[in-house]
This record gives sequence, structure tokens and C-alpha cells, in this order.
Amino acid sequence: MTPARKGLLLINLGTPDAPETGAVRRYLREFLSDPRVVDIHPVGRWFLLNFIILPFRSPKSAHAYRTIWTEQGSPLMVHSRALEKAVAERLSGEYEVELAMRYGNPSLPDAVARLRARGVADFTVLPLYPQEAPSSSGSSLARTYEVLSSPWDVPNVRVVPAFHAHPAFLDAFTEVARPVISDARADHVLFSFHGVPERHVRRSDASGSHCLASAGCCDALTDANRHCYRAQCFATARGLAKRLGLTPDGWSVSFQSRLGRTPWVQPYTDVVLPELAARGVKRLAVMCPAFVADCLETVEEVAIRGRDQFLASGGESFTLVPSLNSHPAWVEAVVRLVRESEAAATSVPVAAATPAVPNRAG
Ligand SMILES: C=CC1=C(C)c2cc3[nH]c(cc4nc(cc5[nH]c(cc1n2)c(C)c5CCC(=O)O)C(CCC(=O)O)=C4C)c(C)c3C=C
Ligand SMILES: [Fe+2]
Ligand SMILES: [Fe+2]
Repeated sequence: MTPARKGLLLINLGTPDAPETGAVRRYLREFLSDPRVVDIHPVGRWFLLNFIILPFRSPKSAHAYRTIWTEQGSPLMVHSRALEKAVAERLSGEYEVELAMRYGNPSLPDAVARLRARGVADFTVLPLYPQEAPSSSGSSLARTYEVLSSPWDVPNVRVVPAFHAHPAFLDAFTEVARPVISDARADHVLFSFHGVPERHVRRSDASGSHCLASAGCCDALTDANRHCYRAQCFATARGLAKRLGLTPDGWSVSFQSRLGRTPWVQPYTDVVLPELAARGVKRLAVMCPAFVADCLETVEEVAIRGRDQFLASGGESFTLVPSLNSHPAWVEAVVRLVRESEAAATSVPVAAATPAVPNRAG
């Protein structure tokens, strides 16, 4: 019997189809209706969405998208498509590869249907978020399981786990960042991660007493916090700082992109930027290692608004380190993550493969 054809599903968050209020509104409606993103009572979410967020945020975000939109489309889409193409070429003959977006297009059901049409019955799923969060990787996986299990025959599914501290991911980002930081003659590197509400981190704390309970709760990854998004962000930052040879006061961590009035994980990027300038940092490089592709949050929020803020506070130069996008080192890292996950899933522990009492019959 021939083995089932293997498919690789690369999942990113999603982006509007056009930088116009209507398209942004449709995208935000799908995104912010997700109970893993806005985790409040459904009636409250409906009111918040329809009377506050959608009417006010859609035109504002559409304007922001227009400042970064390219001839080929949204940066997140352009880079994700380029990664899909490069990985498909690299894994040609081994895996059928498709990109899916959790919200918007290409949708998860369409991407899965395209893989099934090519005979795929064995799926590897790679959520393209280095750190795990219920609002990103969690939501993407929940929707993928729903889509994959809707037909009568449910396929084999392997999930590539969060790769926040994986050497292939850290090495690839270091390779991208090193020359940029050196050319910029940066005197400080800020690692700015996408934030999440503090409530989300507390909800993921299985011990119920570790996360955000002390100032240093994210200083090491332990059994207690290994699923903590903020702790995984700090682990990524430590791994990158070490590889880049940064001194302890030559780098710091912050969290951007907050939405709403509830507290999000801290320190906030828009608070840290003027603080760094006030501390005497003149030449700043910023890395955004929660994103594997440049997007609104890196190109507009950091490289436009963040730069303005830092320079207005007395800084002299501001450089955004590009994301991994479709850099060859990142393509190789993706291939390695996929192969490792397959090997881990198919390898049988020696003890299990060896009968406890060798069969000497015959
Ligand atoms: C890196 C992982 C991400 C997490 C975790 C995440 C959580 C999260 N996001 C919002 C609200 C918004 N995020 C928006 C854009 C956006 N977010 C991510 C990634 C994560 N979000 C990406 C890659 C992008 C960029 C999309 C693009 O088109 O380039 C937006 C839309 C833009 C805007 O209006 O600001 C919103 C809104 C919440 C509430 C949340 C966790 C609760
Ligand atoms: Fe987001
Ligand atoms: Fe923590």
C-alpha cells in the first residue's frame, strides 16, 4: 500500500484583502469575534465590536494599512507567499505545501481543500508564531482541527510546536540581524514583541500562582511557566541577545500593539522608547521576534510611529531589523522544524520496539 501523501500547512494570522475601510472591517470582524482574542461575555463582545471597535478602528487601521501597502499587496501576505513558495520548492516531492491565514484569505478551509485535492491525507501543521498564545497559535490550531475533522475520514495530524527557543529559529534571526545592527552602529537593541492582555497570561497559568505574580516570573522557563507567552518572549530575547553578543544593559524587552483599556503584558513599547532615549541611548535597533514576517505591526507601528517617538524623545537613529520573511536561513529552519516534528512523531522508542522477553521460539 502506498503511504498517504504528506501535506504541510503554514498558518499565519491574516491581513485584510485591501487597505480600505470595508475590507479592514470584514477582517477585524472575523478576527475580533474570536473568543480566544476578545475573551469576554459574547453579548459584551458583540456590543464592543459593533458599537466601538469596528466603527472607530476600521477607518483608522485602513489608513495605517495604506501607508505600508505594496503593489503586490499587504506585506504580511507578500512575505508569507514568498515563504510558501520557497518551502514548497525545498520540500518538492516530499510535501505538498499550502499557506493558510487564520482570518481572511487564503482561508483555512480552502487551503485544506487544495491539499486534499492533491491526495494529502497526512498533515503537518506549522503555526507561524514563535511563541504560543491562545489568541494566535491556539486559535489557529483550534480552527485547523475543526476544519480537518469535518469530513468522515479524519486525517493524521502532526503539529510543529512553538519554536521560541529553537536554535534554527534563533540562528536564522541572528543571521538577519547581525549585519543590520552592525551597519546601524546601534548602542542598544530593543526586542519588541506583540503583547497580549495580562488576563490571557493568567488564564494560561496551570499553577494559578506563578504568572505575573513576581517581577522576575519570566526570567527563566520552568515547568510552571512553559506555556506562558510572556515567558517564551523573554526566552527568545535571551537566546537572541546571547547569539548577538549583547551586554546585559545593551538590550531590553517590551510589548507593543495593545488594544483596549485592560492591562496588557508590560513593559509597553511606547513607554520604553522615550525611557531609552532619556537614559542616553542614541542609536537604537529594534527587533520584533514575535513576527516571522514584516506586517502592519512592524512596518507601521514600529518603523514609522516608533521611530517618530524615539527621535522626538532625543534619540539620533532608529533601525528596524527586518523580519525573517523568506530569508534562506529561515526557509532552512522551517524545513528543519518540519523534519524534526516528523521524526519525533514516527520514531518508536527503542524500549517499546524491543519485546521485554525476546521471542526465541523456532
Ligand atoms: C504574534 C502573534 C500575535 C498575537 C499573540 C496577537 C494577539 C492579539 N492581536 C490583537 C489585535 C490586533 N492585532 C492586529 C494585527 C496583527 N496581529 C498579529 C499577530 C498577533 N496578534 C499580526 C501578525 C498582525 C498584523 C496583521 C497585518 O495585516 O499586517 C490587529 C489589526 C491591525 C490593527 O487594527 O491594529 C489587531 C486589531 C489582539 C486583541 C490580540 C490578543 C488578544
Ligand atoms: Fe495582533
Ligand atoms: Fe511570567
